[in-house]
Amino acid sequence: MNQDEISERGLVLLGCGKMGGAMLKGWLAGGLPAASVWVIDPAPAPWLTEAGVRVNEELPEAPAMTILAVKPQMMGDALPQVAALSGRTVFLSIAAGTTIATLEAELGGEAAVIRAMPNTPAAVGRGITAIIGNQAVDEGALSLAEDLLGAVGQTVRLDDEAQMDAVTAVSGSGPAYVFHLIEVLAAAGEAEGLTPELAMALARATVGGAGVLAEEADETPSELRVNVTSPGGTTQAALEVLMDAETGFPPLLKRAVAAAARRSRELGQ
Ligand SMILES: NC(=O)c1ccc[n+]([C@@H]2O[C@H](COP(=O)([O-])OP(=O)(O)OC[C@H]3O[C@@H](n4cnc5c(N)ncnc54)[C@H](OP(=O)(O)O)[C@@H]3O)[C@@H](O)[C@H]2O)c1
Ligand code: PRO
Repeated sequence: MNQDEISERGLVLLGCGKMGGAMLKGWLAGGLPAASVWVIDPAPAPWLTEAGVRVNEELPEAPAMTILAVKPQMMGDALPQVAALSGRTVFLSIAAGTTIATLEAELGGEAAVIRAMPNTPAAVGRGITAIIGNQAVDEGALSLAEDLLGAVGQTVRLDDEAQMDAVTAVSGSGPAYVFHLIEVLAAAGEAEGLTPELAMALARATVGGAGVLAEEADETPSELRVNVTSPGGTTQAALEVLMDAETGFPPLLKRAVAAAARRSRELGQ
């Protein structure tokens, strides 16, 4: 991370709940000085004070970055607390659905605004965040955002803000789909006679291990799947259920992702 600029000018976090908190934990663990962080939140979690960040204090004159991490429905109420920083900071919004145009309307057309979609594995440095900036955002500001977000995982730049709804549906919400997979895989193990503890331990380690393998192996996910599947064996029996074109994962995930993208578009209206 380009800590010098953030450390010297400061970082403001508007809203420190599940996602803002996950990113902040990652930044602090990565070496961002707690004294450089200003948090605005009506009910701050106790760990924030213990971490040494400044909570609900007067804001710095020109923070390097101001993260907007409140729920989209709260954005209108929350923004006035940081709107005066416009022109002296780069705003980075992680709110699902909330468009750059909506933020510009509140912060002024000259405000530098980056829209981003992170995900909660940022808490362990394994997130992925997609970003796109408005006209007022220069390469330096985008690089600074990438440095900051890169400290908690990967970053990708989008060409078009319209991609953000699909990104939200895949990687923003995606961790929840995977956590649900763990839940239902464990429940299915219980149904086959395993204890709840053993079933959960097996499911959690399997999804976690497969996730790391999918990211680190040279093979594609399809090749990795084939490597598990002995012809006529147990995996093939299961995949015939899961890969069914009418009732399996393909139509189910397509419907789920479409529903999330649709909701993202609705939140933007
Ligand atoms: N959770 C995710 O996985 C995820 C992923 C990507 C993007 N996002 C986006 O991140 C944003 C936050 O989501 P979240 O899940 O972290 O929600 P959250 O846990 O509710 O966090 C929002 C925080 O903002 C606080 N807040 C409410 N009103 C405020 C105000 N006027 N000024 C300052 N802070 C205020 C809330 O306090 P109270 O709880 O006391 O109201 C809460 O601590 C959303 O826009 C969401 O779309 C979330
Ligand atoms: N969590 C937020 C939501 O559920 C945005 C992506 C993940 O709306």
